[in-house]
Amino acid sequence: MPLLELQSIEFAFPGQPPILRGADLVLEPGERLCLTGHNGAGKSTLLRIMVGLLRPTAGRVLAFGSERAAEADFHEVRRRAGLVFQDPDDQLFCPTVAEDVAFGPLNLGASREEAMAIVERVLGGLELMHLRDRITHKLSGGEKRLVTLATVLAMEPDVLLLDEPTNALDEHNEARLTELLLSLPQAMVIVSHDPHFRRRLGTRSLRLQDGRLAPPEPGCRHAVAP
Ligand SMILES: Nc1ncnc2c1ncn2[C@@H]1O[C@H](COP(=O)(O)OP(=O)(O)OP(=O)(O)O)[C@@H](O)[C@H]1O
Repeated sequence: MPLLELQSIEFAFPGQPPILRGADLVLEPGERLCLTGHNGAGKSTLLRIMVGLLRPTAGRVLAFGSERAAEADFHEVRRRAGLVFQDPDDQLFCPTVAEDVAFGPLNLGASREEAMAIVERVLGGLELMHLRDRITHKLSGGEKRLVTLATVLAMEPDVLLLDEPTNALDEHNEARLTELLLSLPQAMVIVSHDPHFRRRLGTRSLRLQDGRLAPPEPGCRHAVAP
């Protein structure tokens, strides 16, 4: 059974021409699906629709075996599909890194002690322990990006939705992020303009163009290795 499925999704922001005009997508377990498309094509919009932060004007969203339409339907989706936003400032809102990473587990009912154990484990795994007590809004762009990923991994999601995860990362951290993502069992949807990153990670690729998703032309720079 697919983990996520979008069927004939249409979407327009109020007073604007449609961005999505019949977009279809299926994410199967174990896949790392790369999404490409020009700036403003609607890739981030599509990720937001997957987790119910935006509602399509037509079409169906299915997640984890059920159709999702009402806000209540998406609560489970947002717990099981972790979205790493393009802009870390949309995601980080606590005074310190540890509190940001602990927020999700605490919200899901973990005790303070359990949440702190998760913070240690996730920050340790990402080699970010040195940032634990730092003030989140004073981190560098790349540090914020990695902490954002930590906040999502702390929720132990079944699916990762990553919007430009290499933005602001230096070469070393991009390589570390690549290895980390390759080691994770979760299926992923990865929006990235970085062809090298897509080739390393992607098991499949779709290109968003004129509001629809289609496989890229074979051999074009948006394709990933089979
Ligand atoms: N809240 C909003 N209100 C109105 N228009 C919006 C809003 N958010 C995004 N848009 C517009 O919708 C279009 C699609 O935006 P989106 O962020 O989904 O594109 P994208 O493919 O992710 O682009 P990029 O590659 O530049 O990140 C853009 O033209 C953008 O300006």
